[in-house]
Amino acid sequence: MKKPSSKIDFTQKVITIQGLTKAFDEYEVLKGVDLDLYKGENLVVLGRSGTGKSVLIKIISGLLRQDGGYANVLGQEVDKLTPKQLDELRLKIGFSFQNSALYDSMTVKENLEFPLIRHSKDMTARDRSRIIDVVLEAVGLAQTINQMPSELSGGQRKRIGIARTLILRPEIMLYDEPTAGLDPITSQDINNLINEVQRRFNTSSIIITHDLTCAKAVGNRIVMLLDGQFQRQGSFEEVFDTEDERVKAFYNYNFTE
Ligand SMILES: Nc1ncnc2c1ncn2[C@@H]1O[C@H](COP(=O)(O)OP(=O)(O)OP(=O)(O)O)[C@@H](O)[C@H]1O
Repeated sequence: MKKPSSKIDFTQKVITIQGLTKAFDEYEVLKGVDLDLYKGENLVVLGRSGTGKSVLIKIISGLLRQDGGYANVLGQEVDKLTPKQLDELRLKIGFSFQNSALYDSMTVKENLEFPLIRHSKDMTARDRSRIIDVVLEAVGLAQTINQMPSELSGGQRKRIGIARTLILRPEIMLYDEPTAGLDPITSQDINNLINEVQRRFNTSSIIITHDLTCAKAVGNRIVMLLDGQFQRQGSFEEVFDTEDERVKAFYNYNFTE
C-alpha cells in the first residue's frame, strides 16, 4: 500500500477559506466554514450525505457563489473573477468527479488528447504523444492506449479519467467520492493512485469521501463536516478520538476493520 507523501510545504497555502456560508432558500448548508489547503497536501473532507461537501467544492471551483465569507484559490478570490479569469483558474484545477465520464466513441488515446488539443493548441502531435505516455504510465495503464472505454473495467475507466485530468498538469486536484461504486480491491488501487499522483506531480488535493478506508489511506489531514461546519480535524486517529456521538456514529456506521 502506498502512503500519502509527507512532503508538504506548510508555508504555502493553495486554498484559503474563511467564514464561508451558503444557503438554499431557508436551508443553511455551510454555516461558516474555515479551511486551508497547503502545497503538496492531501486533505480529506468527510461528512454524511447532504452535508455540503459538493457545495464546498463547487464554490472552490467557481461553479457556485457563496453567500458570505472568503474563498481564495491559488492567490485569487474566486467570486471576484471574470468568466475568463475563472476559466484560466479552472485549468489549474483537476476535477475527478463521479460523473466525469470518458467519451465512449473515442479510444483512450483520443480521450487523453482531447483536453490537449482544446487547451494547448500550439502543441505538436509528437509532444501530445509524449505527454499521453507519461500520464498513462503514471496511472499504470500504458497498455490500454488504443482500447475503447467499453473494453475497460470500472476501475480502469476511473484511472483513465484521472489521467485525463492530469494531462493539463493541474496544481490542485479535487476528487469527489473517488471510490464510490468500486469493490474494495479496486478502491485500494485508486487510493494508491491518489497517493502516487500527489508524489509524482506534487499536487495539492481535496478528497471528498465517506469511505473511511479511503480517508485513512490517502489523508495527510482529515476534516469532518458536521452541521455546516468543520467540527473535527487532524489525523484519522485524532478525528475519531472523541466522545462526540455524531462522530462515533459516523465511524461505527461506516467502518469495520
Ligand atoms: N443547486 C442547488 N439548489 C438547491 N439545493 C442544493 C443545490 N446544491 C445542493 N443543494 C442542497 O445542499 C445540500 C448539500 O448538498 P451536497 O451535494 O453538497 O451534499 P454532499 O455532502 O456532497 O452529499 P453526497 O455525499 O450525498 O454527495 C443538500 O441538501 C442539497 O439538496
